[in-house]
Amino acid sequence: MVLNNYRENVRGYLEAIVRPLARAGVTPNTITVLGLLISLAGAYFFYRGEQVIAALVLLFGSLIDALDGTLARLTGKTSRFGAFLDSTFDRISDGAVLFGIALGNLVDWRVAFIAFMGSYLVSYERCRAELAGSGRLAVGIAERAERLLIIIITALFGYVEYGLYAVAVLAWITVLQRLYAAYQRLKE
Ligand SMILES: CC(C)CCC[C@@H](C)CCC[C@@H](C)CCC[C@@H](C)CCOC[C@@H](COP(=O)(O)OP(=O)(O)OC[C@H]1O[C@@H](n2ccc(N)nc2=O)[C@H](O)[C@@H]1O)OCC[C@H](C)CCC[C@H](C)CCC[C@H](C)CCCC(C)C
Ligand SMILES: O=P([O-])([O-])O[C@@H]1[C@@H](O)[C@H](O)[C@@H](O)[C@H](O)[C@@H]1O
Ligand SMILES: [Mg+2]
Ligand SMILES: [Mg+2]
Repeated sequence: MVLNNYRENVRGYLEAIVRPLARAGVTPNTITVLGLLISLAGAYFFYRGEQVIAALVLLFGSLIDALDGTLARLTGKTSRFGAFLDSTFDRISDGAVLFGIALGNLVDWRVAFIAFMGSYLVSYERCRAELAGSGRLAVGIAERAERLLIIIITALFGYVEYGLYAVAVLAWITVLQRLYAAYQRLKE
């Protein structure tokens, strides 16, 4: 919720980056696919135990993830399938990163699994509640942007293990926050 509020502050920079892409006729879905490939590369570097490179690659992948939507909005090419693709690839990326960290023995695999379950649940709750008519359920202390940034910053300093402890705890707190918010909005 916190980082999402900064979208407007960086919109100008992101639009400056996508303008040439728009002129070149690049489509938002192409950027979405590229973003996933870069995130998978980040996951691979975690698997290799190279945290710092993984963090930089992941940061670049996150930037690309912000560019697909920016390009879509700027060119009036937002699509329902594009939104679906973006969300689905976010899940693949989130899972791959946590799997890479676990496979690279950078953290106890059980911690990675708890973080994985919490992260997926947070996103699932939003999707399911919105489908049930809750309205936008972008609430909670650790949405995707926060979770990713925690992983990126701790990995940059070689401490992704502690990042995962934090994500495991904060994601589950967010699960409870969304459960409560959904209850409030859907109980009648
Ligand atoms: C001072 C300047 C030089 C600084 C400039 C920096 C800028 C370039 C900003 C860079 C931000 C970027 C790197 C984000 C980093 C945060 C990241 C860790 C968190 C994850 O980000 C996710 C990102 C994108 O989310 P979505 O995919 O959900 O959103 P969109 O794609 O925009 O929209 C989806 C929407 O679009 C339509 N659509 C999409 C695809 C498609 N194919 N078709 C479509 O139609 C459809 O409608 C979909 O529904 O979130 C980005 C926003 C983020 C929350 C903003 C956070 C800002 C914050 C201040 C970040 C600062 C980070 C800092 C640069 C990191 C440095 C720290 C260092 C110590 C590591
Ligand atoms: O923040 P969170 O809910 O865990 O994760 C998500 C968003 O950050 C993402 O951009 C969106 O496309 C997903 O469908 C999902 O809701
Ligand atoms: Mg995106
Ligand atoms: Mg995305």
